[in-house]
This record gives sequence, C-alpha cells and structure tokens, in this order.
Amino acid sequence: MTSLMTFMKKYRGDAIIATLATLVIAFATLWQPRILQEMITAILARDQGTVFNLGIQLIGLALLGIVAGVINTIFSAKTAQEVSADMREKGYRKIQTFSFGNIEKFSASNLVIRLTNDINQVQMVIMSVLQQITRIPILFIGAFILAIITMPKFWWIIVIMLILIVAVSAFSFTRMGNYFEKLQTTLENNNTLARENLMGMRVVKSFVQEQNQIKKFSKSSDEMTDTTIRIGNLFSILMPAFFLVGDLAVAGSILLVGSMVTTDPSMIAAVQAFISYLMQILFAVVMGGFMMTGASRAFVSLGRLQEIYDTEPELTFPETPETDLTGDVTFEHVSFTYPGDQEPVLQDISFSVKAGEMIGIVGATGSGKTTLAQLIPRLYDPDSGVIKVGHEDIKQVNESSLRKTVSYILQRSTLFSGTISHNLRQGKEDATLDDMKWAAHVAQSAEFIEKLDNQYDAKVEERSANFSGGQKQRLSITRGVIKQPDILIMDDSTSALDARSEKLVQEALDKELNGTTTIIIAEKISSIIKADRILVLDQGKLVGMGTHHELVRNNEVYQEIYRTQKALEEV
Ligand SMILES: Nc1ncnc2c1ncn2[C@@H]1O[C@H](COP(=O)(O)OP(=O)(O)OP(=O)(O)O)[C@@H](O)[C@H]1O
Repeated sequence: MTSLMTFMKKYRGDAIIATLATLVIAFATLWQPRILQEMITAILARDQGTVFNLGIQLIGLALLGIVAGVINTIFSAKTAQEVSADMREKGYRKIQTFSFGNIEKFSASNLVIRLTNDINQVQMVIMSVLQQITRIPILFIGAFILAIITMPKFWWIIVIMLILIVAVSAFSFTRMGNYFEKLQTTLENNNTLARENLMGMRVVKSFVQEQNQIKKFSKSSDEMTDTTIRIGNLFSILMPAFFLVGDLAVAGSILLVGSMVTTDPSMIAAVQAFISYLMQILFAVVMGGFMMTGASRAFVSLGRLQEIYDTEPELTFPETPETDLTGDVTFEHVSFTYPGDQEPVLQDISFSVKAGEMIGIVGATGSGKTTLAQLIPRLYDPDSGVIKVGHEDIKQVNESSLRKTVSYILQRSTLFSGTISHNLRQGKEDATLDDMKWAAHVAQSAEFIEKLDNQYDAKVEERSANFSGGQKQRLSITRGVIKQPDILIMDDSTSALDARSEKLVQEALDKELNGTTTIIIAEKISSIIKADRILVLDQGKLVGMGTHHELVRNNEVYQEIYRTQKALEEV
C-alpha cells in the first residue's frame, strides 16, 4: 500500500481532480431526488412557475453530473495509466539489475506475468477507486441521512434492507474473492503452458507431442473455464438478490405509505424521494463490495510486484574507477554451488591463463564447463576462492571494465528482434559499418549477411526465426568479437557450424584477434586440438591441463574422451 502511495504521489494533482469530480457526482446524485420531490409537490399544488424553475435546476444538475463524470473518467484513467506505466518501468529496471540467480528464483514467465497481468489488476483498481472512493461513502451516508429526513418514521426499513444487503454481500464477495484468486493461478498456468508450447513448437512437432500438449492445456483451460463459470454463476445470483432486497424495501415503503397518501398527497413526492435514496444506499453498498473484491485482488498483485522491487540483486559491482584489464585470467581455489543447490558444481579449481593464449576446455556433459566460463564475466560469484582478470580480483572491478574486457558467446545464441546492426551494436554501441564488416568477416557471417537485401540492416525476426542455427551462431560470434575483447569465451558456440566454417572462424580469430585470450569450450576435441593448453574437467574438478599431445599421453579422462570421439569418427 505504501508503495502504491509512493507511485501515486507524482500524479496527486490528477488524482485530486478525479476525486473532486466524484464529489460533484455524489452531490448531483443526492440532490436529484430532493428536487424531484419538490417538483412533484409543486405539480400537486399546480404551481407552474416553481415546476419550471425546478425543471431547469434538474437539467442543470444532470449536466453538472455528466461533466463531472467525463472529467472524472479522463483523470482517473490518466492516473491509472501513468501509475501502472511507472510501476512497470520500475519493475523492468529492477529486473535488469537481477543476477541469473535472482531470475531463476522467480522464473522468467512468472516475471512476465507480474509485469503484465498483476500491473493490469492494480491499474483497474486505481481507476475504479478514483471513480468511486469518495462517491461511495458520501452517497451512502448522504442517502441514509436524506432518506431519514424524508421519511423519519421508516428508518427501520433502511436498517432491515441494510442487514439483508450486508448478509448477501458478505456471502457473495468472500466467495468471489476466493474464485478470483484461483482464476489468477490458473491464468498463470495457462500462460506458462502456452508460452512453453509456442516456444518449443519444433520439439512438440518433431516428438509428435501435440495431443499431450493439447491435453495438458485443455486441463488447465477447463479449470479456468470452471472458475470463470462459478464467478459468472455467483454474479447471476448476486445481482437479482440485490434487486430483490431493493424491490422488497420499495414495495414495503409503498404499501405502508399507501394509506397516508389519501390524507396527505405530498406523501407521494416523499415516497418517491425515499425510494430513490434507498436505491442509492443499495448502489453504494454493491459498488463498495465490488471495489473491495477488486482491491483484495489488487493487493495480492501489489504484493507480488513489491517482491520484485524489494529483491536485492544477489550480485553487485563496486563503483570503482574504470580499469584497463589485460587478458590474463587466474582461478585460485574456486568452488561454486548453484543457488538453492546442495552439491558444489565446481570444486577447488585453480589455473592461470596468460594474455593472448588459446585455451580449450573439455569434459563430459555436466562436468561444469559452462559454469566455469560463466564465472569469468561474473554472471555468478563463487562460494569460495578468487577469480582474477588482468591480475585484478573481479569483485573489485566495476561492471563496465569487466564487460569491456570479456566477451562471452553463449552456448545457445540469443538474438533480439530488430536488425542485424541493432544486434551487433549490443556488442559495440558505436560500431561503424566497417567495424561490422570486419567482425562479420572474422565470424564468417559476412558471406550470408552481404547476400541479404538490406545486408546489415536486414530484419531479425522474433527469436531470430529467419536465420538457420549456423547463421545464428555466426551472428552471435560477430556480436562477440566486434568490440575486440581482451578475453573471448566461446561456449560451444561453433557447434552448428560445419567443419570448414569452424576452421575458418578459428583461423580468422587467430589472425585478427591475435592478442586476445580465447577460451573455447568444445564438445569435439578437433575444435580445440590446436589450443595452447586444454583444461580437462571431470565432475566439477580440474583433472588435467596441458597441450593435446601431453594430455593424450598422460591424462586418463582426456584419453577416454579422445578415444570415444575417434572411434565415432571412424564409424
Ligand atoms: N542454472 C542452474 N541451476 C542449477 N544447476 C545447474 C544450472 N546450470 C547447470 N546446472 C548443473 O550444473 C552442472 C554443470 O553444468 P554445466 O552446464 O556447467 O556443464 P557443462 O559441462 O557445460 O555441460 P554441457 O557440456 O552439457 O553443456 C550440471 O549438473 C547441471 O545440472
């Protein structure tokens, strides 16, 4: 709640205008039955002049209500939109500071839902609160007082009506709140399933998983339908129940007043005003109930957003001055466990790499190669030990110095929708066309980029669907080399390239990025056979280090990998 108030503060002017407009609406609504009552009395007394005057007042009041309504809607909508845009932006900014660990804890799709659906909930409630917040209590209290002033003897009709309405509301709105909560959960489920299915469509189709996916989605969708129907059913009972209570009160009043009208005709005017006030009381209670239900949903959403705002990034960089780092890398007794896991993935790793060396990393699947590589650009911090880049502890270096020095080309190439140049400029913000051409030449992507209609301005579609696996990898390498980093980490990033292209990339890297330390994680020994040194990982431990020839002679794990791969090649 405090956080909502903080967001609202900036737009208090708009919120105050919206609230003042609701005061005018409440006044216009409350005053209308009063004028009508006086009009009916004047009609009964055949006082044409007063009838005309009151008629003008009635029209004026209606116009005032309309103008206030328009002003209120404009300013409520504006405030709600502005506040939710700020909330979304703050959430987005915060997520940008998150470490991998933070994001894994929430999960990506959960964060998307928080930034979209939850913010929509809050937006809707801000809008309805600004439209109703002052109107409801004023209408309720005002109509209550005016009804009693109009027909003091019938106060007990109002009390009975209120007891009945509160009973119906308490029953329905608590149930509705539960259903809305359930709806939110099923909606999240549905979104996750749809997202997973669409993103993994190729897998779904190639493993003929369509029916299974449909079954899974239908189950979740049926649950959502069921909850929505229950909410609908509740609504279909709720509204008539409210009207029944209102009609009973109206019928009761007319019945009781009927005998009085013959002796005092002005009672007709009074009873119509009394009935209008009863309706206004009914309206205020019903709207209040709806607002509370919406507010309780929004509070849950607000809490979920607050969790994002309150999450401290697990990993922060010091605000130290820019440092020029060299390509030397040192690991000193480094151990690492993934957040939430018990077993360490890397254990007591120590090695040193000199600037300009080419280092290969091999090991079985799951031996910790990617994990080790991710520690160099500080995507995670180790549990213990020290990692140095350019002889500096990376925990003491600011983010931009480290990012400038290290380029990490991921195992799975991720490109962003936009253009090729837009993607390459993520590697170097001020890259010129010549820089792009140079990098594309190194990464062997120039040959296909320059055949495209718009070349470096060619479109990259969502999830880079318009490029082949090998092209995506080459574009990722282009983005990685464009800033001419001192350390280039290639995490199995040539796996989709044919042997010839892979060789050409390596030769170009060797020639064009001569002083750069290159760390290549490879499944195939052939990819790193020429490395100055190869690190051999086995179940998170560094079990060997040396050239290919040394390791083939004296390292059992390496020999095993080499033998298996050779045998496969011969087959
Ligand atoms: N984000 C993560 N959270 C928890 N555990 C993880 C995470 N990423 C990897 N692991 C675990 O850490 C271990 C090492 O994984 P890593 O990806 O570093 O291995 P790898 O040698 O690169 O494997 P591959 O050759 O298959 O890419 C594996 O057991 C894996 O299950």
